[in-house]
Amino acid sequence: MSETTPLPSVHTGRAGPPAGAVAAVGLSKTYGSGATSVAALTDVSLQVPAGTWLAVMGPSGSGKSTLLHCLAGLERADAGRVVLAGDDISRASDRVLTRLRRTAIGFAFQNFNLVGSLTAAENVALPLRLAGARPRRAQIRAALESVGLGDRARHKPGQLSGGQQQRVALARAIATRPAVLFADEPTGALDSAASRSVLGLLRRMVDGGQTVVMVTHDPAAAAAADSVVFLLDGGIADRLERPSADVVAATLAGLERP
Ligand SMILES: Nc1ncnc2c1ncn2[C@@H]1O[C@H](COP(=O)(O)OP(=O)(O)OP(=O)(O)O)[C@@H](O)[C@H]1O
Repeated sequence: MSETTPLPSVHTGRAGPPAGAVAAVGLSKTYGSGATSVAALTDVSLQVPAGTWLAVMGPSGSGKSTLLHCLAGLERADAGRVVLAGDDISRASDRVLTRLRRTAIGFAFQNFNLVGSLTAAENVALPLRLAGARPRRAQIRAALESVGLGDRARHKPGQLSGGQQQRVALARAIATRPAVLFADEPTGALDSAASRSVLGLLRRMVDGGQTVVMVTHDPAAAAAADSVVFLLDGGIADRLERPSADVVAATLAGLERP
């Protein structure tokens, strides 16, 4: 199957682009209490239209991972709302969150969300099977080949490098077409050629209607996205549309300056 062939969307069960807008309104999150409490997010609002790609940047400790986890329903914010692929997940039950994770959301995190006892191919096929589909072997192989892991289909996550594991997660997102893909440092463990190829894959997913929200420290990766939000001390310090890598790097340096 070619990469441009439309795959049925797991979310809608129909062919065509899934609708995966993400919106956060007034998100706040504090860890701990009393003198040691840390305000990780303070009144963060943002919109990611369906079929667009948002990069989240900021200095270490600025709240990027916390924001990604709250948007993906992995952590609950203390205040504010998250609407993901049409569902308000702020007060959703664990059952609803589990259904969303199986149908509408994909994750490409390192050391996360791959099943250690399954091969790369089985991991890629798992969400489709859980959704009741019967993925064809060629479909799974094509997804693994598109991330350069055609020869690792029978390897288990423990036999793969961190970057390869993340590419397995990307292959899974290619095969299952979640409405929204959350990625944490998708190019972090990759050399520049592999990095370009992953960014190209993400662009094709977005062009095909999927939404991508990605945390990155890499200005070149951020410049591949449609917009970039910059966090500082748990708040949004800046937002740029289609910036160059140089502008991203300069904006980040400005935030990191003491
Ligand atoms: N589980 C936790 N318990 C207590 N504090 C936490 C916890 N997780 C994060 N924090 C704090 O919240 C703030 C934001 O952390 P977060 O991991 O979201 O930042 P980040 O921008 O992703 O950082 P990095 O780039 O270093 O990964 C930091 O000050 C961090 O120390």
